[in-house]
Amino acid sequence: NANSPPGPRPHGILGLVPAQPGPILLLLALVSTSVWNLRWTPCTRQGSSAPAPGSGSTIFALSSGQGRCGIAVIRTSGPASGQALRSLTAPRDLPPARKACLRLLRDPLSAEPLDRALVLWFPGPQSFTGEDCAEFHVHGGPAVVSGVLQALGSVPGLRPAEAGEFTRRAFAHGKLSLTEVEGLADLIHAETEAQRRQALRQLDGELGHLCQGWAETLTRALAHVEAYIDFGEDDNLEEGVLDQANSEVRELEVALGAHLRDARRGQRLRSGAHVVVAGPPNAGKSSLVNLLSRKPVSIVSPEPGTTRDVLETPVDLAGFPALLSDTAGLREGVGPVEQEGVRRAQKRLEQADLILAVLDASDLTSSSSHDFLHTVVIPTVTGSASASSQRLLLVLNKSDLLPSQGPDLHPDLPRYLLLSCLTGEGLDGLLEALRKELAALCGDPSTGPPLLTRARHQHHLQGCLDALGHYKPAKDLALAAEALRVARGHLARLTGRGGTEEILDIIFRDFCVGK
Ligand SMILES: Nc1nc2c(ncn2[C@@H]2O[C@H](COP(=O)(O)OP(=O)(O)OP(=O)(O)O)[C@@H](O)[C@H]2O)c(=O)[nH]1
Repeated sequence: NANSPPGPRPHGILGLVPAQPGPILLLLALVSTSVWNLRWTPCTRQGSSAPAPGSGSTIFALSSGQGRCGIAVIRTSGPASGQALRSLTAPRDLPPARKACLRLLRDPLSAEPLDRALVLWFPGPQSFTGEDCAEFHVHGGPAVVSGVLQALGSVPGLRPAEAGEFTRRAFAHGKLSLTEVEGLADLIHAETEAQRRQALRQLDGELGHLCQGWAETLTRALAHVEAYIDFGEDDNLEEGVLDQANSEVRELEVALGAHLRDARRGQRLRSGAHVVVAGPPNAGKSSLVNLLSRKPVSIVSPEPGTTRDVLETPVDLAGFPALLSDTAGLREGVGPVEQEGVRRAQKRLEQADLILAVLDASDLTSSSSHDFLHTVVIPTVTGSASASSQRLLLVLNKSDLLPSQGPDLHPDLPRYLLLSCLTGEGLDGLLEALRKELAALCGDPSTGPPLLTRARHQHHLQGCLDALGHYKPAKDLALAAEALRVARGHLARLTGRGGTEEILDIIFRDFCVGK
């Protein structure tokens, strides 16, 4: 990675580092931005604004989903957006900024009516992209949409947008930081409530603001250190500024360390926690997977050993994303095919964030129940298993088969939940327990500090922390300043913002340098 900073030490296998999110920008779906455009302070002037620097062309695209629908949103961004509106609409004047107006749309070449549509005019820079933007809310039939797209293509200076180009322009014009762009991408792809909440928080800039605050601390510290290098410890500098810089850097190290310890949570929230359903044959594992995923993912049969391979399905579990795996029943003395299934089940168990251990409540004394209890359940619950950070929920299934006095309890049985996949009894309790476990695994996006949702975030925070490990001003001020620069570079790359000129500003603003 040519963009990597000259950091003190590379990390990752063989020095490989996660790439900057160029592909994210490119792949980001085209987003409907009426809401976005309305977020920016209304502009009092009307008419075209000056073209934003660096943007020559005007782009257009269908921003709502493909296919037949009630309303489709087509939008443009760039200096010719006003011209596009005037060319297609009758009357030909621009509507007032940010006000939806009903207009007849015509093909500018043939004058053929295309639709009666709502149009909106967002003069830059107060728009989603920072450029002049227009939106056409047309009827969502394919012929209308293709007619309007063709008409826009015939306006001089307009061309179809590339994937993600609107967002890319918003980033280029400083409307979104990189972490906000990632939040926007996550929001578009959010499938569960928790993912949506997390993405919205990131889109609102929480992670960016946190990093920005850290970067400011480093900038201040760097300014202090550089002032010492340039002016020395004489009367020209306020007393104690270097000590203050040192303590701020040490506090920052502690904060970064705490966030890095939490890093897996955010990534789990983005890509789903690994929840593995395991247990002896015939306990009802496949029935539970089908119940939780609300679809027939696995074959259910009274014959023990039906599931032979690992079956994985993405599910929304109590508002959290999870990859739910059904596994072969764990038992010994079986044929080679089932044996391979057992081996795969055991491997998948090792990778689980959360084990949903299923036992047949009416068969707790069988040897397979006993073995599973002593080889998987108890070691995991007591923390003596190899993957000691794993969590486990014990489910006693088939409660409908129990006598009224309850299960024939095993003396070693840890805390359990009673369930009947057949009747659904106990499902609410299980979902509530799952919600708590997954909130602990993924972090609660409604509260707490912003989560690091991508390997890229983790990489840059780790890089920042590693660099601060080389901050030793008592030994060598020049090397200490370099460590701060490297650390700051990582934070700047995380948010996609950051400059060097602000250090000079601070030196002359916050210091009493010279008399
Ligand atoms: N009475 C009762 N039967 C159940 C319940 N859950 C599952 N069963 C039955 O138990 C049998 C085994 O269920 P499965 O879901 O296939 O069990 P499994 O653990 O996936 O089995 P293997 O694939 O052999 O490991 C089937 O006949 C199910 O209908 C339940 O809550 N009550």
